[in-house]
Amino acid sequence: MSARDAVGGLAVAMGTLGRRQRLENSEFTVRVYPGALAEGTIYCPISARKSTTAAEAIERVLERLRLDRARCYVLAEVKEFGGEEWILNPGDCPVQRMLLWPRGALEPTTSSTTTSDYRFLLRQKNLDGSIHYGGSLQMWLRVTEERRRMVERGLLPPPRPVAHGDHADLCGLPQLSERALLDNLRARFHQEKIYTYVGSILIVINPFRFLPIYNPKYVKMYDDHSLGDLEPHIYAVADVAYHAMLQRQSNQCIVISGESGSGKTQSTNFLIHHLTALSQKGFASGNQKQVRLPHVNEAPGPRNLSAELARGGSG
Ligand SMILES: Nc1ncnc2c1ncn2[C@@H]1O[C@H](COP(=O)(O)OP(=O)(O)OP(=O)(O)O)[C@@H](O)[C@H]1O
Repeated sequence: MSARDAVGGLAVAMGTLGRRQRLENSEFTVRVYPGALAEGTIYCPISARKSTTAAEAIERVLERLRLDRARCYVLAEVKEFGGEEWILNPGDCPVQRMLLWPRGALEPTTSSTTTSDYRFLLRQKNLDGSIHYGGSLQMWLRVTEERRRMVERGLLPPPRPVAHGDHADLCGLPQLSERALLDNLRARFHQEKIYTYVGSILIVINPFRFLPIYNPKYVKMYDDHSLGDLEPHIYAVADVAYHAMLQRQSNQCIVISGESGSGKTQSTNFLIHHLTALSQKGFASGNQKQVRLPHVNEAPGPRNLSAELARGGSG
């Protein structure tokens, strides 16, 4: 699917500015379903930009629905009827999440029902930090009931099957298609799993924010394991190369490839970080093999998956 398709029906600003700038400046309509928090309101549409945070979006919803501000609220993203809810951090940007949804989920609707289960729910947070789920499932059932009846009568197409399962190695996918690959990567990305194997190749999707997966605990965890033993990680690649160097007594090479901004330099830093840690450990135990810094292949990569997913990928 092209980038244009992915944002079809959403982007309102057209002009001579570059596509990226247009996206940054565009106003999007985010539908927030308050459920039982505002009986009688199916959804509250608010306008937001790509940079609008969840906290700002909640503020707009509270203002429009005149909800009790003494309470604490969060936005939850759902992609499947009755499926898991992903709570957005206050600094997360709902529009950026929406841009990862398939095209059908973004199309404007004319009735009170929607053609997709992708949506944002407004949730109330309890004092202990847990989420208050009271009643909103019933509201959601009511909202989607009409749509379900129309599907049964053949007036609407049935929802597309959602790819279930989470494959840490794309070679393990039961069905090999671009959509299945991107769905799997997208599902993992939403769980903050930015690394995925394709056999011995590691795909990295740039999260553009720091994830706490590079601390000494992870360095230790990924020491001396075969590829695939643990959750995919850049440290696992460094570890395999380092131990292959020791065992085979031969040079090893790691090729890092991707488009500009995809994270090659950052990945190189993580590799060096892990190789240095392993090297220091080896030195301390009398193993004095020298680790030469990897050379980064600056050739254009096959595809920039981060950008692809951000554009709506396979939608
Ligand atoms: N693993 C990561 N975790 C968090 N942020 C990341 C990660 N990888 C990349 N980034 C973010 O993406 C930005 C761009 O990454 P980076 O500079 O590594 O790209 P690059 O592929 O080397 O780009 P170029 O080819 O233009 O030099 C970084 O400044 C960083 O903010």
